[in-house]
Amino acid sequence: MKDDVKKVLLSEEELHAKVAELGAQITKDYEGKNLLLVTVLKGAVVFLADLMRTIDQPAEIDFMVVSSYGSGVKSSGVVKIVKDLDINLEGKDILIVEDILDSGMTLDYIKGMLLDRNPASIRICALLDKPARRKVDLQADYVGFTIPDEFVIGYGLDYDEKYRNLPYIGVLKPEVYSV
Ligand SMILES: O=P(O)(O)OC[C@H]1O[C@H](OP(=O)(O)OP(=O)(O)O)[C@H](O)[C@@H]1O
Ligand code: HPA
Ligand SMILES: [Mg+2]
Repeated sequence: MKDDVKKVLLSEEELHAKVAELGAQITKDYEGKNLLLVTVLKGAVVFLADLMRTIDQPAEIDFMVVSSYGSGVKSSGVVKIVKDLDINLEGKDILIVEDILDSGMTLDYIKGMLLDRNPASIRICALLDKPARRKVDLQADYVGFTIPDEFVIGYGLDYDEKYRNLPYIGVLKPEVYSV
């Protein structure tokens, strides 16, 4: 697995420090609110698991499964809902927790869909932002790191369902996906 990594972009230490910073800010911003963390599986699960433990406020969690990348390195542009949320969103202050904002198609679709369900508020927290590839006009309210236009893996992020369990974020060697 490690042989397929061209370089480490963000180390475990850098990730944990940033997650703690985001958690402290979210704790402040959501005092007295009805915080519901909505997480998009599968990529964001590692980030959520770390982030939720740094939030010192009551917080509910719920999950959605969508897929647009399949086994490739480019978004298909078609966002498929595989599993919807269980919790009613009325009156909730929703924070969508995502691992990466890339073309923006996934989050744009999800945000629009959740807004129709009358939440009290809705914001986005993305660990990674890759603005060079954006196809829709969308920004996250909380961003961990802005990264260059490279396909990244690890800390939840996959290529063809692999590498999610790497503890850091790395760049894949192009030969791994171009053969
Ligand atoms: O901004 P976009 O270009 O839409 O890309 C971002 C989305 O793509 C990845 O999900 P993927 O469809 O690969 O599913 P996964 O989380 O199960 O890997 C990632 O986890 C984001 O949800
Ligand atoms: N890596 C893994 N999954 C992704 C990426 C990426 O760079 N962009 C969108 N989904
Ligand atoms: Mg993926």
